[in-house]
Amino acid sequence: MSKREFQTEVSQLLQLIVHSLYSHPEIFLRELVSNASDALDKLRHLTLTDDAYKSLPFEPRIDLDLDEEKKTLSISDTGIGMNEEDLISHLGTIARSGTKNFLTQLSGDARRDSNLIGQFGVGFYSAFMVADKVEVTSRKAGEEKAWRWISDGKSGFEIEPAERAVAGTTVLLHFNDEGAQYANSWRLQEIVKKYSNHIAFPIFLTYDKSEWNEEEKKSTKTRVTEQVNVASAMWRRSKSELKDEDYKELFKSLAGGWEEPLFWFHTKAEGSLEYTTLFYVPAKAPLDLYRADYKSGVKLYVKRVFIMDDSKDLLPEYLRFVRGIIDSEDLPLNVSREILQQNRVLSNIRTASVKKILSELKNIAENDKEKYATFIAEYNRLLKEGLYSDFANRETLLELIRVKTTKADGLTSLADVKSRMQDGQKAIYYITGGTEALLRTSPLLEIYRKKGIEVLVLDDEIDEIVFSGIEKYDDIELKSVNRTATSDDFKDEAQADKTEEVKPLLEKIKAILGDRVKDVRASARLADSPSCIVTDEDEPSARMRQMMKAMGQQNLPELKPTLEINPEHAIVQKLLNHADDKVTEDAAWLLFDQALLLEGTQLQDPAAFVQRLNRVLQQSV
Ligand SMILES: Nc1ncnc2c1ncn2[C@@H]1O[C@H](COP(=O)(O)OP(=O)(O)OP(=O)(O)O)[C@@H](O)[C@H]1O
Repeated sequence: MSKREFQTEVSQLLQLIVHSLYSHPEIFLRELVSNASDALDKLRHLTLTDDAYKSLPFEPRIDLDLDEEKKTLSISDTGIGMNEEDLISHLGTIARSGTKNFLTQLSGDARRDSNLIGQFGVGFYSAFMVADKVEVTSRKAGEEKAWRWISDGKSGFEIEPAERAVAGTTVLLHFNDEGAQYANSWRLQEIVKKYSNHIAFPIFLTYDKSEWNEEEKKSTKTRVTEQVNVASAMWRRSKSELKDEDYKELFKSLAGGWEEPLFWFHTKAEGSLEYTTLFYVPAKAPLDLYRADYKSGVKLYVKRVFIMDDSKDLLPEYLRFVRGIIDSEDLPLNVSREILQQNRVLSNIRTASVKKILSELKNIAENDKEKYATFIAEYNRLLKEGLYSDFANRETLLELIRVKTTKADGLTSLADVKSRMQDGQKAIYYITGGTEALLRTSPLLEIYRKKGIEVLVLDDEIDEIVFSGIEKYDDIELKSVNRTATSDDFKDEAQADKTEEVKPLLEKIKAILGDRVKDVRASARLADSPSCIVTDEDEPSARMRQMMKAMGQQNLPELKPTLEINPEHAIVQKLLNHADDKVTEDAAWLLFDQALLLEGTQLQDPAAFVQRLNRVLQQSV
């Protein structure tokens, strides 16, 4: 027998499991049954596709064996099994990125942390919530030797050779005090029905059944084996046969968590391609959503046979929050990951699935505003990613996203913004490039406020990249307020006269600021502020440049901003007739620096700014 230690993360996790106020220890059974079902899926796939496995006997089933006296329960499957190496690596380390991610999110606050476990499901290790000793006996399909892995869930585990007649795995739990309540056949049947009713394989329970014996006038116990679940691939049944509870139950066994799904879309396609899809949107966004190694949530089946659950090609990346099943009649069983990428059948299913998901979302947006708001709170950003990456569905995605604006409370749709447009309004305008507070107080919004025009306040980091690529919503142009040409929409004749009037001053300022600016112009977009910074149509904005730098683009050419001056502002009017060049120079720099500050750009020379400010203050106090 050899003794081994757990990887540090496993010990950490086990510590937490044992000491947490975990509120639903019953999910241990769901986790172990789902592992058994995965193992059966894997072996079935091999027996259908791999010659080396074709001749192996395969009777897929899951057996629960209960000993009420001894307070033990075993969960056995006839699946793929594990050899010595597998036992060590699969049950002694944490490979799941999700679990690692989970561990990094722990706060040390037991109540909060156990809630987190609830959202997660911790797989095999959840056995230690209910057992103080776990023995896993396993034989890998195609191999002769069997091995036993034994652990008390504390320091580590032991491994020894064992016997097993057929390939598969048996997990034997010795219940602890907390787990003793599950040494009860009623309870077990109830839990299996609740979480695992639709697992595609039969689950049998063997236990001592009490029956009243009329002759002996007492109840006697007989050992019986009964099937507990319905074992149908639920998604293949028709919608009318299924209850909400059925859908929710399948979701929980798929997503491995506690949360309810927010909604689901079940589709059967018949025609040139035959397939069934069942997609769920989780009520809470999966925690690994923004990790590069996020776990894909869609399982691929071919004719009810599980094929894979980790392909990121089944749905586009921006729909990575979707959980569910694609079951195709037309794909070959031995379809490989590489083939999938260019498979026409799959790409048709994928295209149709995306359309279906988006159109269902649109439906909900129109008919159940409250539910849609919950959805948006979790997934708005992902939809925006879609705007960037999914050109074909851009129009629908524009209907689906929600934005902040200068007029609406909370979030609003572009359709609503359009309906609130003023007569003669030429475009829908937006501002990007900073925090919400910075954007809302930007001088660039002054003209819009004055004219009562609504502006989208796009403060999400990705907004700038996303929206700079979108020219229109419906038939209406989308324009950024900080672009030079945008203010052309507001130019009028009175403006032209003003511009003439300040021309000499503009030239003076330009000469003072020298090569720090590209141009100095009269502004048509300012009301209360004396100056602002704008960017040319074809140039990246200040914020965009910061992001490009952050992403490693070091040699960006220095961009010069364009400074706009408000010809009607009192400061500007005074400067027009000012003879003192020293004062004009300070004013020119202060107008420029304050515009940069309001744009969220750091000053190159803060000390010079402060000196100038103090000079001006000294004259005015
Ligand atoms: N009954 C089993 N038969 C074969 N392998 C198993 C069995 N139970 C667990 N394993 C192996 O142990 C690994 C770890 O299991 P665990 O439940 O912790 O995570 P997981 O099943 O990979 O993750 P998830 O629950 O998110 O699918 C599995 O990936 C699998 O390789």
